Amino acid sequence: MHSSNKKIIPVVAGALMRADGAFMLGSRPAGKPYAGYWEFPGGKVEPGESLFDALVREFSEEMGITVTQATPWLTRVHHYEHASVELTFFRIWAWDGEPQSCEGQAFAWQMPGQETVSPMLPANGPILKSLSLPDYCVRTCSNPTDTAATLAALPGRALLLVDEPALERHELAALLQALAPDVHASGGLLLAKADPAWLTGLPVDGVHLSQQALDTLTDRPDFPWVGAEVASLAGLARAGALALDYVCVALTATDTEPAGRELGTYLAGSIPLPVFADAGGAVLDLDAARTYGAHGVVLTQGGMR
Ligand SMILES: Nc1nc2c([nH]c(=O)n2[C@H]2C[C@H](O)[C@@H](COP(=O)(O)OP(=O)(O)OP(=O)(O)O)O2)c(=O)[nH]1
Ligand SMILES: [Mg+2]
Repeated sequence: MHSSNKKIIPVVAGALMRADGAFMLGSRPAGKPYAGYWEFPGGKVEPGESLFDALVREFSEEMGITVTQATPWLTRVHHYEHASVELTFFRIWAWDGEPQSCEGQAFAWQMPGQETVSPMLPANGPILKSLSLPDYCVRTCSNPTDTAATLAALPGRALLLVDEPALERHELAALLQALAPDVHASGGLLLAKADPAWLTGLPVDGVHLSQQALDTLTDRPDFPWVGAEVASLAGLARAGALALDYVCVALTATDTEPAGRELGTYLAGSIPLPVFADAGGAVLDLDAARTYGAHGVVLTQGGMR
């Protein structure tokens, strides 16, 4: 297929994140490969330039704005006919100035999961899907029969991960059925840690794989959303190879090292899929986790497991 020594061109791209959840796409100007396709604004990293500096330069050149706050998010390699690129996507939380079209390109604010422009650059499908993943993964592990309390404690739109190994299957099925209407009404996602074959037919959006399931599966289970528990770099690589939608990375904090720093070690190598940082019962706030490259954080209901 592709020879491994083919030159890979580093590229940065950024999603401007508006307070109402909208993000911006731009159309590629005439004269470039894939002209007219929609992309996240950005471009090639220049020799000697840091990824962040390249992002700031590209947004200044293409849109006339100054990026003031951005966090690294996902990295993917894609092989086009014209080039092989390593794309590092940032999310941009703050900027100075009003976006303007400096290269004659069109721009559009889009809502995650409800994009209206097309066609999209071929490498970007999974990235767009990742943008619609909530900020919080809420893991249930206490008093699972109290569904009202479970739902009341959700921080707005969330991925609710039902992780209840002590329940009998009929109890778990009843719990999922009770939770589904409200989770879906809030725009959230309902996933369960369970056998994928057994889950089929229940009102869930997907399955969350245990480390053991991740190690033994050879194909991605057939659900809209599939995530996994990961506690090693090998697990992270497997999740990427199975094209999962997210991972929860278990972190440990010590007296001298915050959990976030351990996360930074995981993510220092580029990773293609969104990470929820799971510091157990310890607190790792969303902003700190994002600084280290996480997508979001795991909140454990009922405290420590
Ligand atoms: N900017 C951007 N590029 C992307 C995205 N997805 C994706 O596959 N790419 C690819 C397309 C191109 O092969 C490459 C970006 O190169 P580019 O041609 O836009 O680079 P540039 O803005 O520096 O333009 P130029 O100065 O070289 O003309 O990355 C994306 O979302 N944004
Ligand atoms: Mg560009």
